[in-house]
Amino acid sequence: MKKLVFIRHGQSLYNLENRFTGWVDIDLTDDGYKGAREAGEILAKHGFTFDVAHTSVLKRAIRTLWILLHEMDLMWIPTQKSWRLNERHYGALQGMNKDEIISQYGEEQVNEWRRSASVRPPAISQEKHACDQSDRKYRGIGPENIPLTESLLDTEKRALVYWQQQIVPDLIENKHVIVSAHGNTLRALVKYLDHIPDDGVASLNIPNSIPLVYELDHDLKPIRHYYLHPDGEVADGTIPRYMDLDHPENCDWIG
Ligand SMILES: O=C(O)[C@H](O)COP(=O)(O)O
Repeated sequence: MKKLVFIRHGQSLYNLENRFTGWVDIDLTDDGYKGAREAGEILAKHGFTFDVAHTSVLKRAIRTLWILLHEMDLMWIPTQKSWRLNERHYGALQGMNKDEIISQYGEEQVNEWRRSASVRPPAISQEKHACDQSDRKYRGIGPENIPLTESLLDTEKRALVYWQQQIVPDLIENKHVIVSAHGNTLRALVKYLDHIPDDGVASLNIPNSIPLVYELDHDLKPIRHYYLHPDGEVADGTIPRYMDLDHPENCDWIG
């Protein structure tokens, strides 16, 4: 059995201020630091260790990983960073307060932008796009590949390239892997791993800094998943799973 741990970064300043973040490179709050420390302590307490780490190029995920690895005395393990693990690009919503956007556009529209699979928020302005394009973090991607906005499916598509090319080989080699990323990148990976259909992701939310453990079989199919809390495993009913892919009529939504 293979084990994979996902961690969503600790609370960021924009999380605290209830703003859309996306690719804005905002740092952790004091609570975010604390959450990351606690995640490391919990993982160490429950006997977890890692051989390799993957994260995005955004500092809230990188710092969460650093703090967590520090707590586990694992700062030496190889760590790979990729823009493909970045948060979903939230287009023109980035930096905006979520409640203000709701009063402007209505709850239904905002829910659709936030939680549907295929709907993209309005595109970012050309000026802000040019800033992303000239950011040294994205030098290797090619400016034409920097998104103006993304749906969850867009995010899933680019994150899965990274999953296949970089994470799967580590898992095949039986390495213990941790992925420190973002709410929507992790929703996209969970959606893929648990074969959640496009219309099944609306209620899927990944909390900040709680380790999400996946146990995978030899073919990297999930056996089960759980959140790791101080007292141990907590099964989670919010991640639906299709249990019998060959017989969809038997599919069962369970945690
Ligand atoms: O980018 C953001 O604003 C958050 O990380 C995720 O936001 P959401 O919960 O609105 O998708």
